[in-house]
Amino acid sequence: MSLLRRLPHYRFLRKTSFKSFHSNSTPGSLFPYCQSFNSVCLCYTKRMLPPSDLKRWLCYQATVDQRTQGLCVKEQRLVDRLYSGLIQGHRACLAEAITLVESTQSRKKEIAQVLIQKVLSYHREQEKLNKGKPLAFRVGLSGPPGAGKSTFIECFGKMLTERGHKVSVLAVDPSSSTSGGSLLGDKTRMTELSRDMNAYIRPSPTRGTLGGVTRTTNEAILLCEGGGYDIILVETVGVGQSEFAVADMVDMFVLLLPPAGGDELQGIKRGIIEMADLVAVTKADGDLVVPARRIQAEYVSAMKLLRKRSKVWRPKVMRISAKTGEGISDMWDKMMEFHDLMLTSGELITKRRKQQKVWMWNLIQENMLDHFRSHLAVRDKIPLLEEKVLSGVLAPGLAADLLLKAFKDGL
Ligand SMILES: Nc1nc2c(ncn2[C@@H]2O[C@H](COP(=O)(O)OP(=O)(O)OP(=O)(O)O)[C@@H](O)[C@H]2O)c(=O)[nH]1
Repeated sequence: MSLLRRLPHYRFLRKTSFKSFHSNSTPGSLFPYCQSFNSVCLCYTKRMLPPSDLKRWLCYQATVDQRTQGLCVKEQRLVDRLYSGLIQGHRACLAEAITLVESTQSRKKEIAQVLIQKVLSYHREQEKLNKGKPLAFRVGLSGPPGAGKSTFIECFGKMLTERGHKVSVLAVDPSSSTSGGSLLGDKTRMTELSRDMNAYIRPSPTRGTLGGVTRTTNEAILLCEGGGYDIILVETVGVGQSEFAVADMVDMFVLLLPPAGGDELQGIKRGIIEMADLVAVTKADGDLVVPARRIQAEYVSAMKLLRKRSKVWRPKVMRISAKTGEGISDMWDKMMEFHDLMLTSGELITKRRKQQKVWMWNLIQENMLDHFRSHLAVRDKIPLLEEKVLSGVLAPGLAADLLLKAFKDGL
């Protein structure tokens, strides 16, 4: 209780009586964070909130308040402006908000977190109004270079906006951090969709690690949803690690494959195929119909051997052509079928909850590594030890032990 007394809302809650609190309380895990203060009070007065959760919520709220109070007037104004612009659907505010979360400056990162927290609370409230159903459908799209991803997104996106959806396309492209250029997210690849007022295409950041890019993509998804986009397409090139990260951010993972021979598909990792909820063989038109049929048949039999990941859904393999539009509408029907089955079975909500945890641990991992590399006790030792490992004088394990010990001693 002493902790509760120190918290800002304690006195108010006290007024509403703490007496009959222990009886009839629901399990703590059912009570989601990020509720508004009013809804917490309501839960509390209806005896739906166990004391442990109330305490956790108050601690959490105090941290958020502290963070918000830590902003200067100018920063607070920026957060308020971006937040209100965002939820009113202003694209410029959405773009500015994503730029803020992409920033590598530590102060801007802090401001971005306050904004994210506000959007998250808004999001939860909206979901509650939507009877607990997610507001947007998050789809990951992956495929090797030249598979026809951008042509597909252009055609698919236009079909969706014509049907009244608001579509946002985000790109995860860590390859750009090493090559210096961006493979994905280039607006010129989807000229018509980028002119559509109900579509928002976000070019990929051109620097940063995979961890950094995935962190900002997760936050960008949230911001787009706050901005009213109900379909979020996250595009990635299926040749690296990024698609594994994307699979941890989306509701459905779609793999686009060109009707090419085995050699050309060598670069596709088996793990990626295992993650796919839907495989679409692209360019199934003209002379390519026959090879597309063959690839489809090969994947249908290969996917039968894969471990079942869902109780309600077996991955499907389809043929599509963005050029003729064939199969695109059927593909959307299949995707909606997946969405509805996953939602009614409860698997979608479970998946999203697990993803939140993965997201948190990814952030910790990334920050810990940054902290480690820049720590005074190890910073100067790293180049020397790296050189010794490279020249074979020192075993990597020993070098790692030395650095970790120096770090621990320096804490
Ligand atoms: N025949 C046919 N060609 C297509 C189709 N879709 C894409 N293409 C062609 O395939 C080539 C690659 O298409 P993109 O959409 O740029 O492929 P991508 O996967 O985005 O490629 P990257 O930007 O390299 O990742 C282009 O020359 C397209 O014209 C299709 O449905 N049918």
